[in-house]
Amino acid sequence: MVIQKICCIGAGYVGGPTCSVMALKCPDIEITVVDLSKDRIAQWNSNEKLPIFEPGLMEIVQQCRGRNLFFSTDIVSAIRKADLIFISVNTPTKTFGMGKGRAADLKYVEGAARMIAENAEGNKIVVEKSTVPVRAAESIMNILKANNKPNSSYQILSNPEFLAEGTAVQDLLHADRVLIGGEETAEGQEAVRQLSWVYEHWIPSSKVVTMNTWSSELSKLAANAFLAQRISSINSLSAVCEATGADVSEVARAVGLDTRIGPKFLQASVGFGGSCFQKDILNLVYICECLNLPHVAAYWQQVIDMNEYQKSRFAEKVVSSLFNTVTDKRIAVLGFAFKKNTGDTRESPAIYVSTHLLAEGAHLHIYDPKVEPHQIVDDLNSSTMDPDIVNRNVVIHSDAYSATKNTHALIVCTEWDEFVTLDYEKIYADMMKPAYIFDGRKILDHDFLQNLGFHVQTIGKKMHRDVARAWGCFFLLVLGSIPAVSNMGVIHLEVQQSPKSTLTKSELSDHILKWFPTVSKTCTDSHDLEKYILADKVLSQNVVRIKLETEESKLEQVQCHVYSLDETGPQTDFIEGEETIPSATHYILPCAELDSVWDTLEYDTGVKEELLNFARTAMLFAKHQVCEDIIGINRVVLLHGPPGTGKTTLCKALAHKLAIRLTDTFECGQLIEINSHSLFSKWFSESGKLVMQMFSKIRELVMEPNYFLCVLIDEVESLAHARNAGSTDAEPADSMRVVNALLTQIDSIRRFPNVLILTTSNVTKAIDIAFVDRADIKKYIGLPSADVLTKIYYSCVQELIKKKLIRAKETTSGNEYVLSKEEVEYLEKTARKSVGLSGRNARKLPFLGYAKYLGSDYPDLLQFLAALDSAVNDEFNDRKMISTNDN
Ligand SMILES: NC(=O)c1ccc[n+]([C@@H]2O[C@H](COP(=O)([O-])OP(=O)(O)OC[C@H]3O[C@@H](n4cnc5c(N)ncnc54)[C@H](O)[C@@H]3O)[C@@H](O)[C@H]2O)c1
Ligand SMILES: O=c1ccn([C@@H]2O[C@H](COP(=O)(O)OP(=O)(O)O[C@H]3O[C@H](CO)[C@@H](O)[C@H](O)[C@H]3O)[C@@H](O)[C@H]2O)c(=O)[nH]1
Repeated sequence: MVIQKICCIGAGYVGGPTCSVMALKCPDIEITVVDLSKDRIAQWNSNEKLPIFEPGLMEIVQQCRGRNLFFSTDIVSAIRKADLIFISVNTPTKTFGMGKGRAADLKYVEGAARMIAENAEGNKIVVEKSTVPVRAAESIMNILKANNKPNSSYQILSNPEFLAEGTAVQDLLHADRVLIGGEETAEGQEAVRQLSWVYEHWIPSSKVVTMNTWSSELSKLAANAFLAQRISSINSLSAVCEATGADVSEVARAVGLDTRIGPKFLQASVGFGGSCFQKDILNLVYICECLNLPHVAAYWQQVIDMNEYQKSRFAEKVVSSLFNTVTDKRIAVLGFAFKKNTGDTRESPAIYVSTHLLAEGAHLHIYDPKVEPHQIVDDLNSSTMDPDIVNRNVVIHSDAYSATKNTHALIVCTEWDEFVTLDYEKIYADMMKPAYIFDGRKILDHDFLQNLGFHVQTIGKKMHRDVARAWGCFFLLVLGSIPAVSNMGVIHLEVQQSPKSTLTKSELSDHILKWFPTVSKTCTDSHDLEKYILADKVLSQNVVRIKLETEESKLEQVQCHVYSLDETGPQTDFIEGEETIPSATHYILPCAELDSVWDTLEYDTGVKEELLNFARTAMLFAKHQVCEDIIGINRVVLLHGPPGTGKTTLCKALAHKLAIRLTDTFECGQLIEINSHSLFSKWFSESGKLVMQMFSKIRELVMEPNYFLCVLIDEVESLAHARNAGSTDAEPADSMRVVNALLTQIDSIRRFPNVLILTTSNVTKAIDIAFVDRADIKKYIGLPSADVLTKIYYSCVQELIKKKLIRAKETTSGNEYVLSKEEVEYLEKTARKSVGLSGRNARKLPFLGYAKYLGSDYPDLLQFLAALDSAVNDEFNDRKMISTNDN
């Protein structure tokens, strides 16, 4: 038999293009494509628009249609006259019954088989083109045989299709291989030869691969599983890249250069979509489960699970980047098809992302060059299950510019070429600020977009990576190569606004957030930063300085804290008792007095950061009104340890720092430093009352919710004296009254969300246990280690060089003098020798050494280090003398 007439049942994405190319290449064969859907067939017969969009397809259809290519709804006569019948109907995942959600639904295949059985006469070759489970051919044969007419016979072949949408014509013209599976009987092999002959009209015979039917069926599922597995593999690594600073495109390139692996299908994305991958893998999983192969089933299931994870990760990234809420925000979705060059939306990740955002209350503005508006609406309706939401919150646009206008964010869901060449300058100008882009396909020029001012997020690449590296370096310079700075996390820009500035804080912050990404690429030290500030007209007029800090965290973002310094200085508060008593020192924060203190405090790694994080988290919980009966938090800190270790200074600096970091939440900060000693009246019984009076003043301040208040109780032991310790210099009853008053007052103000109570003590044991219990953090601040002493001396050296009191060689980096190896060793030796001194002592010794051992003329650094070393020796000798005399 020579095949002269072919019928294809199913005029969809496979049947249409396959038969069109076959008709083009086999002019000697008449091909009729049939379908139950009248509309579809009408569209295939139209000259305006085919039912599917495929580049190059219209030209082929127009060339062959009416010649040897026909589209018809007359299924019966097409079956009757055909020598060979393709079954190319849909095989979706079952939505009910056994295998629901996983098994392939073969009802359309069965329907087609029954039509053939009812209508065919003579010898027919029936070809499974649809993707089917292994041994589906057997079921088709059973149907055909059960309904066999006396004069008819069949051969069943498996001929799975490997075309991908968007490139279907090219894939069909230049297929990597054509797979034909048939029975090993003589008739079966003859049928295989017949079909091979058809393909060999344009496919080299070496690429027409034949095998047994079951292998052919399984190979189709296997090919899709392998392809999807590669995407899930690279997508899984994209998450690792985002968390580490690696770039998934670089990783994919490196991996793909291995010829054993190859470069294709390693493009990380928002997740794979399309009508095949998920359905075919689920089908494979189901088959494995039915064959009692649970390990194999679990292995392939993971490919799907990873894809779900990738889609949800991306959608959540959008929400978290937009300050954790998209409610009532306008978001443009560019691209709705599951990939470019197709209008198909089946399993498109855009549906998932859009549904997620709609559930969060976003308003979506969607544009896709090829997807019909009604299709988008249908997809969202069936996904959200609430047409009201779609009616109210979705607008479909006919171009990208109108879709993005006035939106807060733009999401690229499909990699359409036209999205790469859009005028992003115009788009940026028309969007709300700050404007966000989420590139789910990694097709855009991210540096360019950042330069325009966009906040950019993408897959598998941590944005601002260069920034973090550069500023890690900046910190090493400023802090003398001591602290380890993570290159992940939040970048804090602390911006001191000039008193002359006329901008609002948010105007200045917006400007800096646009300016910073560009500058951060080239600027590597503090010296440079000043240059950049001066070079920017707005900043040079409105900013005194910008300080930059990184903080380890999972998120990476730039936060801008604009503040002005209070220059009026602290004031003393008085309370009236038997006499007028100076009860507290009152600072408005941030203030000039405390401005540089935080940086000069040196502790072992993590102490300052831990306190800052504690305080910030405590304020965050308070702001969100976390119930304190469920999560116990008092916002009380106790720093204890030997005198001279900087506990009080640390508390003040912390209050100042918090006031800067909390500028978004509070208008300004205040620090009340309670003078504990003065509250101890010589009429001791008065003390309880004084405490009450003091706190009633504090309560007035706390009532102003826009102000953040730190209450510092220094040497708290003098107030919170252990009730059971007994007092030698006062009546125990009085002592108890003071403690009770203090505890009651602390309890009454700590409930306010804008208050933080900082306390210090040199003698922890003497503090009332009820007070110690109230402190959330009880931090021991001990004498400095050799490392910390090195940092202290290092900062002294830098200060004296800067103020031209000691001479150093010219080698500088930024504003810092870089010590030679010999100088560092000397400094470290002196620091080791100084262990046992407090920070306060250590900071005095450079002065004492200078005064005692150096003349007035400009000594060099080594001379100074020798003087410092001698001063350390003197200090220990003096201490020995004192303790000897004491004895
Ligand atoms: N879409 C792809 O890229 C692709 C690629 C390779 C393989 N496949 C596989 O090919 C098969 C078809 O996929 P598709 O994307 O072309 O599906 P599709 O839904 O686009 O087309 C299937 C067509 O079959 C028609 N149909 C169903 N039952 C019929 C019947 N009894 N008689 C006549 N017409 C009937 C439907 O009306 C529909 O038009 C599926 O098994 C699929 O897994 C698809
Ligand atoms: O590196 C890549 C490659 C693809 N995708 C995505 O994967 C999905 C599927 O893409 P593709 O395979 O190109 O399109 P399909 O039309 O679904 O084609 C697949 O499914 C068909 C149906 O079985 C098979 O015939 C094809 O061989 C097989 O590639 C799309 O969402 C793509 O965006 C990626 O995310 N990264």
